[in-house]
Amino acid sequence: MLIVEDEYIIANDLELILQEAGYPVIGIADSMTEALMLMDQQKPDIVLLDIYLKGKETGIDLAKQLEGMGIPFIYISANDNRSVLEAVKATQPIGYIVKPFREQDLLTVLEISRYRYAHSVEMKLREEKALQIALTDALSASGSWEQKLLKAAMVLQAHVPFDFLSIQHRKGNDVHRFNYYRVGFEEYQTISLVDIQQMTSTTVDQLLQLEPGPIPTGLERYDGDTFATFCKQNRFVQMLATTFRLESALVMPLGVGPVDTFCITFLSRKGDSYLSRHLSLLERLEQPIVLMLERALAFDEVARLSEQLKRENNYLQEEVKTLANFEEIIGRSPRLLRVFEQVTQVATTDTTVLILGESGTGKELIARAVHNLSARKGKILVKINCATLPAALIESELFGHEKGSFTGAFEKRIGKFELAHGGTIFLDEIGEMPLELQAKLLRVLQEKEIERIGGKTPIKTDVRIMAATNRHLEKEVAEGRFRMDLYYRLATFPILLPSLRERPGDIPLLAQFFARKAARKLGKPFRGISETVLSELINYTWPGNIRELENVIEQAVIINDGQSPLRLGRPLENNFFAMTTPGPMSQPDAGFNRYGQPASAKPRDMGDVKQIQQETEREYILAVLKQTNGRIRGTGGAAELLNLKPTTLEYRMEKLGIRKVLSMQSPTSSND
Ligand SMILES: Nc1ncnc2c1ncn2[C@@H]1O[C@H](COP(=O)(O)OP(=O)(O)OP(=O)(O)O)[C@@H](O)[C@H]1O
Repeated sequence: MLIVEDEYIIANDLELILQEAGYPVIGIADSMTEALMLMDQQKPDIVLLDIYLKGKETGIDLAKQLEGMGIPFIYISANDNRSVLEAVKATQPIGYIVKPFREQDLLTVLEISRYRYAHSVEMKLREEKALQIALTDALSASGSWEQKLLKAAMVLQAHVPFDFLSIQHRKGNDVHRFNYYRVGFEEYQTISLVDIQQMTSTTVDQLLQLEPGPIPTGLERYDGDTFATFCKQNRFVQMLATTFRLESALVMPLGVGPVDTFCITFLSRKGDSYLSRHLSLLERLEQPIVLMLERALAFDEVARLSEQLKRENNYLQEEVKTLANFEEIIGRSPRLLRVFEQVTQVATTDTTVLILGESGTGKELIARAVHNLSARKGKILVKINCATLPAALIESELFGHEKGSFTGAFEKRIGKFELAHGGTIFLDEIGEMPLELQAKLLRVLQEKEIERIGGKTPIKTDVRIMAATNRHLEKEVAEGRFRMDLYYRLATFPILLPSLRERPGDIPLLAQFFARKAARKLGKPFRGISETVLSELINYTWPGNIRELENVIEQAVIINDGQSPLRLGRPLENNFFAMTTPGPMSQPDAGFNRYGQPASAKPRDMGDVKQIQQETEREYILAVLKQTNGRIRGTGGAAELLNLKPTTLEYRMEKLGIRKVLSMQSPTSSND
């Protein structure tokens, strides 16, 4: 026991009584200074404390320190006025003995206080355990961080009171603030920056620019003058203090993992809210809270990664469906070898690549080769066709949107740029991108960050960009359809793919390659391509380039009997347009027309493309029917030649308006 009493006789009396009753006394102090000195040498279990002492500090001042040190104390004092008693109560003594006292009363109070203290310590330990469990539950609950932290704040309120709680989460350069204003017993209002902006008539930009101020290195409490200084250093807190009439603060900085920091600021309207016991409770909770936050962040990361994996997986499944035919790039012509050289040079850098070339020259194949040779090959390559997406959807497709950002945006959606994080994005048909979106793409290229539609903060992205077009981009720029600044950004490293007619030497190789591939697919033997057919292929101008060659060969394999070399389904006729406009990029927006129709018949929209497809198919089926003399079923019938089920062929014929005739002397005339 330590006795702190300035009246010598009473102090002596106390010592005698205590020693006789078996309580060892470590010393008697008559002032706060002396008491602290004695406690420095030996820590007492209990302090008996008078209110008025020698010197200017009172027993109440000493009590505040004892509370911080976790040493229980009992006041021994003459009855005093109400305000002193209020202050005494606030220090949470374990007992109070009124002077003058009888020996028996003193010992009884001492006995009861000790028992109750021991009990309360046990209770406190249990309470703290329960508090830790409740905090863990709050932080591991599902929901947003805003909801989790609010739950945690509600749990803490009973132990560390606040009128306003501000939590700052910093991860590298990203800072998020969560603000909760207590409006009722168990009622809290989440205060967003926009709310603060309205309450304080500041702009969001001004708010974002407010210096967060220095964060203390450990737990710190601010009241009176220290709170004023804290506000001066921390303009955000100052604004909160003025708006919500706050007078004291308790700040708890937490380093979580290698990059995350949390700073929890409890703020109160009362000037003396935060006591040593709040500090020591938070000190004890610090490690458990760090662990809880670490776990919550790890769960978040796992959820994010598995979501990303799910998205990548869906995307890849789609990719496999559309690109199962990709095997290798065929060709040995010097023009193509030059392209390979460029691909190797640029692949290992993060430079933006612009691939130019007529339709069907293999631009996508080259984009894939660049990606596969780059350090990003382990990550995803996301392809976007700017021509096939409706203009209204491109922005959301590329950048994503927040829930409710426009009519129909029922769910948050991640854009292709976010999906491609760490990998490559391939913007095919970039020449078709609407002008307003070009400005946004330019921003991504310059700032390396994107903004979801309806989003408030930009998101950093690490994506390599590749683009391709069959348009004359310079012409598009000159005519005001393409932004010049974007063009120069994209064209950092242009790769120009030669048209097929510029590398006729590759035609036999490609033809053999496609023939083998088609034969494998159709399960037919391949008996080679005759010299006549090869020279016909070489002499054709291939306006549709490799894609057209692939189609022509596939058709030839379909009608081939598997015994003789390939024959073409129909003669290849060079049309006027293709023959008079040779050279790369020479037909900027023309579709190919292998039927020698005038250029005005080129497809303008998907309807046209469908019609041409149907005409081709119809013509093709008619040619096969002619060959089988109208016979559909059985060995050597059209269905077998076309590798289709007879019922499927009949269905297709009906769709295409080809009437079944028993003997097809003139199949075309049957329905014309
Ligand atoms: N050198 C090559 N070797 C083998 N196949 C090729 C080669 N070049 C292109 N192809 C094939 O030709 C077809 C068309 O190629 P791709 O889609 O890459 O052309 P593109 O220039 O991107 O066409 P578009 O401009 O119409 O989008 C694909 O099936 C592709 O696999």
